[in-house]
Amino acid sequence: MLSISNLSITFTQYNQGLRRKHLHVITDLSLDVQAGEVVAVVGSSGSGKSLLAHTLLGILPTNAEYTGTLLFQGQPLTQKRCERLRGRAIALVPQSVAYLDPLMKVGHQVQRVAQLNGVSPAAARTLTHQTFQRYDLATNTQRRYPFQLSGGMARRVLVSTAVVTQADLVIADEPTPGLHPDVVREALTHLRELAEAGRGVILITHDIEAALQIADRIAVFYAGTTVEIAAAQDFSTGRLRHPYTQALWRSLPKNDFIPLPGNQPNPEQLPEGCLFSDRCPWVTPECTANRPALRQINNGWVRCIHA
Ligand SMILES: Nc1ncnc2c1ncn2[C@@H]1O[C@H](COP(=O)(O)OP(=O)(O)OP(=O)(O)O)[C@@H](O)[C@H]1O
Ligand code: NI
Repeated sequence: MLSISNLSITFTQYNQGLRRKHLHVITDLSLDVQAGEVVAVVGSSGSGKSLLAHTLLGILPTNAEYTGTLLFQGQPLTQKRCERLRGRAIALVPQSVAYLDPLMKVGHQVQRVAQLNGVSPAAARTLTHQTFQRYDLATNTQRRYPFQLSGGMARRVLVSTAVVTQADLVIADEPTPGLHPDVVREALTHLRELAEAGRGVILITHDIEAALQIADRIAVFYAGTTVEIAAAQDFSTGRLRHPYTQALWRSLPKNDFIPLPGNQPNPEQLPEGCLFSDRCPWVTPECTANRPALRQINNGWVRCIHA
């Protein structure tokens, strides 16, 4: 359904004195998403997760330039097409009620999204009603304003907006931090159900353990690239391919809880070779000379020559 190959994004910034600098925020990122699957995108802060979502929604800032191939349903995903599909075939589950209109009753907002997707006003009312029922939102919730919702209700309203779009691809950015564990589980369950209903789902999160609960595959981002794409079970069975993924996994509290020293490279000055080379326990001279390609190993993908 979605196929991203070798996506690179550069931001151009002007400093004082009009000195231009280029930030390489995404480098050779590749990822596929099939209908009916949840692909989790994990990686630390600044690894490019949200930028990927913004690219697919066509909302990158104007100082961003990108290269690479983006295909959605087999057709190139141009800026024009992104705008046409946004909120329709490609929908975002926003991370907070801040995305809702504070002055409009939530039932009306969900109906409007349905209508934007070509549903008639009467059918949009019925669909909204059914969707609210489906997510255990009492009928009178429709008449509430966003500020009158509890955190859990707000999440269910946000999921409802994505559900009424009938979108083929649903993107959820960071739906979990700071939420009560029950609410997290509920939010994840809703995403899983969207996939069971045949949609493609991208779940963007810091939380690998949350991702593993519902994802079919996990794409690990580092410094704006995909270092590994693994099946969820590769984590528990110890079949991870990339040293960064292995380090991430070991750093979890339930495992060794050993953090990986160092930081991601500065997007202004990326290393010539492998983007992980300066932190890698396996580094050899070859790694610092050339960027490794994404290779397929055991039904997964890895960007490391030593894997
Ligand atoms: N408008 C912008 N101009 C310049 N750099 C930007 C811009 N937006 C994002 N970046 C940079 O792009 C990189 C990736 O950012 P992004 O928001 O995608 O990270 P993320 O993985 O979503 O992080 P987080 O987990 O904190 O949400 C970061 O280095 C960030 O500073
Ligand atoms: Ni983000």
